[in-house]
Amino acid sequence: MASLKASEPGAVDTAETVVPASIFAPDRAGDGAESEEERSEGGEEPNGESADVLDLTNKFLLVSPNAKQYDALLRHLRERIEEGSGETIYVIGMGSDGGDYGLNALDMEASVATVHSLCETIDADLVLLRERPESGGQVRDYLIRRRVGEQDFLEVRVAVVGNVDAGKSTLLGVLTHGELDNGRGFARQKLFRHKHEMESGRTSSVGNDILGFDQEGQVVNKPDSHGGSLDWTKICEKSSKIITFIDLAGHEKYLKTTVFGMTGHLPDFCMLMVGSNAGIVGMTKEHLGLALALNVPVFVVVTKIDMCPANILQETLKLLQRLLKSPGCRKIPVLVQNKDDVIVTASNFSSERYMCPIFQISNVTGENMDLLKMFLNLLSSRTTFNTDEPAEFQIDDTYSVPGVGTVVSGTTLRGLIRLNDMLLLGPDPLGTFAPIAVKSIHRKRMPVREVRGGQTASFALKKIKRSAIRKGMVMVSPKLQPQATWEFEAEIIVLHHPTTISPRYQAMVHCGSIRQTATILSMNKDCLRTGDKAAVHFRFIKTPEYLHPEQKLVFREGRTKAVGTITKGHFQTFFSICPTTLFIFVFMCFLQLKSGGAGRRRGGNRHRSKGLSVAPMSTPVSTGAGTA
Ligand SMILES: Nc1nc2c(ncn2[C@@H]2O[C@H](COP(=O)(O)OP(=O)(O)OP(=O)(O)O)[C@@H](O)[C@H]2O)c(=O)[nH]1
Repeated sequence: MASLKASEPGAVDTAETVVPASIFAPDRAGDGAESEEERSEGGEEPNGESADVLDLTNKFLLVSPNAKQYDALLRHLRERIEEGSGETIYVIGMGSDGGDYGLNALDMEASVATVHSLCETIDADLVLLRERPESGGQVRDYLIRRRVGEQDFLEVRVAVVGNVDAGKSTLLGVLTHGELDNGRGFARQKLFRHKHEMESGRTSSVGNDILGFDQEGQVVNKPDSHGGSLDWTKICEKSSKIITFIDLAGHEKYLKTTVFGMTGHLPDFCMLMVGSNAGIVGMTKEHLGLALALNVPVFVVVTKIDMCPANILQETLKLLQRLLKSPGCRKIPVLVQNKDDVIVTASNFSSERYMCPIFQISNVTGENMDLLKMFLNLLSSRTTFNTDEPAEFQIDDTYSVPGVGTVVSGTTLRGLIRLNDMLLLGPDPLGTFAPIAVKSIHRKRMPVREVRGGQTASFALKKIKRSAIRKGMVMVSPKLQPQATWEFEAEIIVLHHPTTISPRYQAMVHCGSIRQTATILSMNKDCLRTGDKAAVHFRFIKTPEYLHPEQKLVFREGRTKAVGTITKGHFQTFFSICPTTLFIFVFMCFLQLKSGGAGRRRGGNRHRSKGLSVAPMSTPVSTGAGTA
């Protein structure tokens, strides 16, 4: 069955309510052909340079720029590539010079040569995405992507959410393994990680799958012909861009894991999957609400269009666009039907917060899969990177690897981390940060020498036991002089609660990769009900954490949920340590003394006891301690 087009007679409701992608394309500047003389009118040079201003939007500027214009174009392109985290979509033949869009063949050739030369200067590649006729000639859209070495690639993280059976794991199986599904769970088998997942057909953990694109935008994933598994290193070597899918569980039972995936794995985008036959059911709204609350741009993939009757598909699309346009979402649904729509939606998706592209696909017939792949290749990371910022890395998992030792995985939030760098790891239960050396770094299972802001990585750490590290800890540059906090203030809004929330209420706080129960100490209202907003003072119950103002948080207990933003942290003093922790600390010191150095026989303990005794409790570890 073909997907519904907005213009099809059967899709009347959709056509009326779903906006065509073209509304996001740049406005036409005006009509009417122009002559060479008209172009130069008003003292302006033919190629767009007025006496004192360089108009970089003039379509003729690229035809034969002088040295000054060339430099300005180069600066402008560099900025755009910076903003797009290594890539940008560049349109040739369109400009705000008041004339028609499009260039004749000669001007186009000259303009493309200029852009080629610009790209060579900044070490980037130019790939033609589309060519279209306009009244003034041809217009071309190019993807310009910074060249990366074999060891490097651009990285975009996409969280995959949606109700159980929406086809999440199946789509990821089809995309990453290149084989269509049989409608009975064939494609998803390759992704399940646990035996119980194989048996029940349900995802229960946060899974990572990668999809690599080469410079030309072609998928590079090639599963091995025997086991069907993917060789991540090969994919990374051949790719200029890697999409990491964070496959999250659809079942309500695993909501805690899903929330952790959305907050802790720092997705750039959220792919909300909806089964066309089932519609907006179960956890769909919950997952959409979560993405919106965390400010993650959402696109929707409607699956199973091969088995869905036309009227049901229409109904699902109608309800979907109603939901997206509702006051709680305030999105503009855009039905993606062809390559033009893909280019327009992908190039505006990060900046146009209100846009929500909708794809209709089949994992069984592969219909529209090419559009979805093209869209994924054009998405660029939302995290911009700045080398000057001190490094910050948040830990979302820990491992003990035989022969290697303790390994932590997570996301580099900012800055640059190099092999053998000395960072501060913490906070431990006492709120201190201990110096730690980075022994080796892996990106997508591939050894690398450094990682930058926005990239996920795993680090092998020296002289530390896995048990001393927990999810939510950070590794930061000593320059930051990190401080842990037991208490913090946040502006929150209650999305759903059956009764009222008042002081002393406890629930799980998810913030980045932090997941810990916190108590409400006080708030600026007596009690909170669904829909209420308040300024709330929280306190963690177990350990202090490393927090930033402006961080998003989810406060959750079962389906009860509040979301908000941290406004202030209360930094720890000796007296703010909870009595239980203090007792554990004294008890541990006592054991250490009594055993006369039993721990010293094991490297990890030796390090830990050293860390605890040298680091002051209420003050940050100094830069000197970190770099010594
Ligand atoms: N006919 C058809 N069947 C599909 C399609 N996509 C998925 N399926 C089938 O739908 C069933 C559920 O798919 P899953 O991928 O397990 O769904 P899920 O959303 O990952 O479910 P959870 O992991 O439990 O959250 C499987 O039997 C798939 O074979 C499709 O496009 N067409």
